[in-house]
Amino acid sequence: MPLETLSAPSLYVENSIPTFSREAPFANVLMDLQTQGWSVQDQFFSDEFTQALMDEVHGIDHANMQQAGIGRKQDHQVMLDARRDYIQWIDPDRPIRRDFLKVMEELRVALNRRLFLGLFDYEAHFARYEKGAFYEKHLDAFQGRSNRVLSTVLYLNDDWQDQDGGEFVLYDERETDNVLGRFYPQRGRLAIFLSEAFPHEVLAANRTRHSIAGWFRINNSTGQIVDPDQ
Ligand SMILES: O=C(O)CCC(=O)C(=O)O
Ligand SMILES: [Fe+2]
Repeated sequence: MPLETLSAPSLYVENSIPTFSREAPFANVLMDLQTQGWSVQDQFFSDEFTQALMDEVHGIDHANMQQAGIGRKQDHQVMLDARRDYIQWIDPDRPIRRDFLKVMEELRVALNRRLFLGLFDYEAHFARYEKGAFYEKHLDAFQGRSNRVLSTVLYLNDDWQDQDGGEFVLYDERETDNVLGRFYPQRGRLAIFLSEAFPHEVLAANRTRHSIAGWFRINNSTGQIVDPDQ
């Protein structure tokens, strides 16, 4: 019996639902990136699509996630005492994951066309923050030393209440103590920001918090140094 039939049946059929919800959030992202370098949009994707992604991450057994900062694609800036989330990198090995990567690829092409960012590829992982988990204030990339250009975080949690905490806090690129915004990880909300510019953090939540963090990258490979890939 193929392995897949042993796990929970997946109802999601590739290409079965529209992924983008409306034009407006997309236009807003382009405008915000151009003017301020960051954007947070609700309902960037259709409800059905974010629900299918939520079903997918719910289906991941904790034993099949890795503590962030260890193992494949190790992020050297990250110390374990600075973050407490569990992750699973997204490969195009299941229909919903394939569609997610496809839609982010569409976004990559559109961003390049409109903003001339020269984005080369995209990598992303599901993230699970158990109750009490956090991620201290950090940058996703250090200037000139990374190929991460644009960070994305798509939140997947239904019915998130103020008392659940777990805010994403974004800080000013120059006045790094100034808070630009605090955002609850509500399902369908997409945060997108220049990786080298904006410090940000995840406050501890009072319940499990799910998201997809991802990075559009440029290709930095030079003669000697080959960019690490997964
Ligand atoms: O989940 C979030 O709100 C942000 C996650 C993050 O900063 C990261 O994974 O680098
Ligand atoms: Fe980050």
